[in-house]
Amino acid sequence: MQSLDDIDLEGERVILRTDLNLPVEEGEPQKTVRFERYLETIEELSDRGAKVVVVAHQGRPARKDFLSLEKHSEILSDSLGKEVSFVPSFFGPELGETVARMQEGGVAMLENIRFLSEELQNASPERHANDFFVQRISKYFDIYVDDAFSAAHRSHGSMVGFTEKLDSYAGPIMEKELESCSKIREEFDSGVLVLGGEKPSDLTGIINELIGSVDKVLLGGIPGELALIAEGKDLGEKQDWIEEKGLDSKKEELLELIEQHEEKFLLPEDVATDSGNYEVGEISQEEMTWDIGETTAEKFAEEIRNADAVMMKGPMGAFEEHPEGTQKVVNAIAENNGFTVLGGGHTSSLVQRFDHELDEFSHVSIAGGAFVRFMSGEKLPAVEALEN
Ligand SMILES: Nc1ncnc2c1ncn2[C@@H]1O[C@H](COP(=O)(O)OP(=O)(O)OP(=O)(O)O)[C@@H](O)[C@H]1O
Ligand SMILES: O=C(O)[C@H](O)COP(=O)(O)O
Repeated sequence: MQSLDDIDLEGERVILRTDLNLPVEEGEPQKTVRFERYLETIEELSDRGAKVVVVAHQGRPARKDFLSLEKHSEILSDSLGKEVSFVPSFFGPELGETVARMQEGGVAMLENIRFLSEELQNASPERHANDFFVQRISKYFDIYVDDAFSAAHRSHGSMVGFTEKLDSYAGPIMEKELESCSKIREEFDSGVLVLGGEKPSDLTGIINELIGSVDKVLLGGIPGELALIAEGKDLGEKQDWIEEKGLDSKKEELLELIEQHEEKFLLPEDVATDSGNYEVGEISQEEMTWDIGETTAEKFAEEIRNADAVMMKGPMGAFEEHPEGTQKVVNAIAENNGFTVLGGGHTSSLVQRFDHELDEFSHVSIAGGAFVRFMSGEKLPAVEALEN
């Protein structure tokens, strides 16, 4: 894998794939740890005299956070203290003209790359190299830099296609995450795994991989709710919500894992809804669960404080409106002086949200899906594309 440390970037026209997919609250992208890290990459490339066009995605089609990157470019411009040209179209003359006009150190940002349907096909680098978009815009650039470790599990056009067309390099975040996550894979062989968030189907791989070595698996967030549903507990409205969103695809596999390793799993005993705290089994049909309850949060925190190592992926609840359970768990991890790891775009944003510092944790990965796949021993297509 080629490193940017080995080349002179002065005057080079760089297409930089970032993962500026940010949590969005009330329509506003949030300046999280992920944003701060990409700011460093963009600043570095710009300071080294490159002409940088930033490529990123935001959300997925049909989701609330599937938005234009125009606001991201404004936030980026404010943070860099210099103009960032926003290029809204993929196929007009604007991108070529913008690159041609750029001075050394100039920065531009392209519209949400997932607005292009061809981007979202999971296809080989060879196939994506033939995408109309990849073919057309490769000619404006000298090099491709992939710094989007957190999207490296997607074999999408902008993640793998350019590696076939341009001299390609791993960016600093890609390099650092690969190094740190490799070390974590070797070192994390006991302690507590804390899993939450909104994508239970991402998690059975990491449970399978680590269940033999960890002492406990604490399930919160939607994985915790899905586990309760799988065990036949009544979660009222939330059950339909989870099914409608198709979040229950790994329900049986999760149940099997829990039954096989019953002594290791801790599931929520109580939950929080808009109206208060309820024991599982006592939630009224009209209510939606949004967080683990107080007793559960206290039990999870106790396990975490006593563990020699902790890895957390995914918040314990919809923390944007209901932060209590997640905050208690993150505070307990920060208090633990052992080996502690947070993984996930939303999860890493909790460090700032709950007034912690990054150095209170051994490693904070800004990757979610890529992080768990890497920990599960899966190959990441974008990493392979950079290696070949
Ligand atoms: N019980 C719950 N009900 C509804 N939403 C939930 C619940 N628990 C967590 N969430 C939502 O999950 C989202 C975060 O989960 P997600 O899996 O995306 O985070 P992550 O693990 O940090 O990974 P990513 O890198 O994808 O952000 C938040 O927006 C939060 O509101
Ligand atoms: O936040 C993430 O995990 C990455 O941006 C990947 O997003 P995706 O799961 O929508 O592909």
